Amino acid sequence: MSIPVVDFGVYSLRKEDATDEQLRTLGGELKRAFSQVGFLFFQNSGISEEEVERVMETSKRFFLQAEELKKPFTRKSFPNNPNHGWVALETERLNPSQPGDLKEAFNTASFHPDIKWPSSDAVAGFREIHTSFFQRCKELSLRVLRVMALSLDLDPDVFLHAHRFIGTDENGTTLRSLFYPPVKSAMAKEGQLRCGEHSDYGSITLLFQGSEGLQVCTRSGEFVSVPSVPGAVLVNIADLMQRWTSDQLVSVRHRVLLPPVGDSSTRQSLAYFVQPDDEALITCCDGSDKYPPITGGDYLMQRFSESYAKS
Ligand SMILES: O=C(O)CCC(=O)C(=O)O
Ligand SMILES: [Fe+2]
Repeated sequence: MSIPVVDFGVYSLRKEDATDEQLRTLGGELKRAFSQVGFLFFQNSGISEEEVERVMETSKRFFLQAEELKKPFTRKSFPNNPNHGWVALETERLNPSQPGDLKEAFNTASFHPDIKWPSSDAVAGFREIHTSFFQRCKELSLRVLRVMALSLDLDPDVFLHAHRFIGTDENGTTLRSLFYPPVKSAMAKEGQLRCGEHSDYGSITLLFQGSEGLQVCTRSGEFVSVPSVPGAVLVNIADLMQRWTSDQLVSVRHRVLLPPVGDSSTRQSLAYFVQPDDEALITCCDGSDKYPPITGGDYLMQRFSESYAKS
């Protein structure tokens, strides 16, 4: 199995709009990939490698600081949006049956005026760079959601209507900058990974990777390594979208293993987790009752409580 590479050029962020015919063709490719593999690469999305590098560089400067300088930004310190902020090493377990993940993360989840942003000279531009990248990813996601609806012969706005509040505290969409520090394999606990095996929670995820390391589960249950395709964005279906489409589109498990013994490199990635609005009621789009309706907010809360549970 390999991850399909799809040219998004006709509907790139550099373009105003695309013709119905172009969107139908693009939709066919999306549907094939998302119903069979659950993942695809988009080339020519309109988000450049330079934009991605700028975010990674600024975040890396944040992560490389002393712990005391990062602590004031810890996730859960901001009452208006408890998901916003810094996640320390081994805090989160994406596979709840295994030890905490060997990664650090910074979640950009809120733009509320009460949020305190890293602003020292060492991380100059952090807020602006993360904010503008969040907006770029929002624009791209909305285009992808539109093509997805068309590809399923639905009202082209059906998913968009449930993603009206991205970028406000009424919607859980999050830009997560991930930093995987060097690992001394001898010190890792049994079963510990850089990012435990999991599937994502929301509608879709955009993923920009600085290097290889991600593995995706195939239909036959084996994990295969995902190549790094320069300039491309990896997009995958998440669990709530699978449920929404009555399993027509599939949300697939993935993970990041520890580096090989003796490899002391770091790894970075940027994940943009698209979530429906907290109040949006998600019902199976084929009119079936395969899954009971649930709001975007309730579903997300349920999943967070599993990832952060102590075992
Ligand atoms: O770092 C990566 O490449 C993947 C991270 C991931 O899957 C996640 O955070 O959900
Ligand atoms: Fe993931």
